Amino acid sequence: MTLKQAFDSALKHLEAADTPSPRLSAELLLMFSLNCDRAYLFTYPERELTADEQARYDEAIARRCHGEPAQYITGHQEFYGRDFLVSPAVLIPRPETEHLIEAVLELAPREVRWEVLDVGTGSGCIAATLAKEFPRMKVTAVDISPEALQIAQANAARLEAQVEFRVSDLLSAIEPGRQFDMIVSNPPYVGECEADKVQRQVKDFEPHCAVFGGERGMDIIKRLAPQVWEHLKPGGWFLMEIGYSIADPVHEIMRDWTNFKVVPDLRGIPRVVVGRKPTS
Ligand SMILES: C[S@@+](CC[C@H](N)C(=O)[O-])C[C@H]1O[C@@H](n2cnc3c(N)ncnc32)[C@H](O)[C@@H]1O
Repeated sequence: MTLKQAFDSALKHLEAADTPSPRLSAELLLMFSLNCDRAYLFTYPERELTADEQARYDEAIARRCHGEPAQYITGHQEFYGRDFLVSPAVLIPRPETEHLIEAVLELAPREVRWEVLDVGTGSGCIAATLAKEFPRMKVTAVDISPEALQIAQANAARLEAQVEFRVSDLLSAIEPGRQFDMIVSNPPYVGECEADKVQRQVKDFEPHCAVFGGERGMDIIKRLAPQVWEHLKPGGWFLMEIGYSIADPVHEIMRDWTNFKVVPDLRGIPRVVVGRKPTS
């Protein structure tokens, strides 16, 4: 079969299985199966697949037709222009989370020597990106999942990003009295009550504890906010990704913070909250 024929046949299977963005999946998985880039696919549409490539592509397409995210099949996802390894132990980094990085870039000069903590680091995408973008930051990252931290550690090593990782239930493994200049988090914030609106590939394949934050999505955030307050220096910053349905309750629990603002994403949906611990 030629590349073009293999692509067309995969596309038909993906469409029949009602896979979201079938064209994109067919293309991405073909690149993965051939270990090539997109330009190659367009340059050599008449080239024949080897038996191994065909078998790899068929298996990848079958998994995708069963709803498995393409990123778990390829093992990779790009975040803020860098390649991250992913596995079913971690949430797949989302483009929305890049707004959090942009918000940090807006408030901190590149040469800051801040001590920064990333809570719920998952793949390590936020922690490693900050360590790369701000070479003098001292970044610590925690997650409750040891399996996620293995992936985060591998990502930091591949990117040569200096990050200290710890297994921790929220900030419980942070020394009492230790205070940071900035704490960032993309916590699990989807409500169980919204589960029917969540895509099947998220519900069935991504870690439940990375996505859901209790009945209304606020369980982790309610525990997180006071711990962040305790471990921030006076004048320190807290930046957290949120979903549109929790902007009001989050505002309510952050009423003692100064410089509070909500940063919308490109669709105008509340995406990141920023708050500052008062200086006195
Ligand atoms: C929404 S994911 C974010 C992952 C990554 N930071 C990102 O932005 O792609 C939430 C992460 O929080 C972690 N988590 C959930 N409950 C936690 C807890 N109690 N303490 C620490 N981490 C927790 C999950 O394991 C998951 O990696």
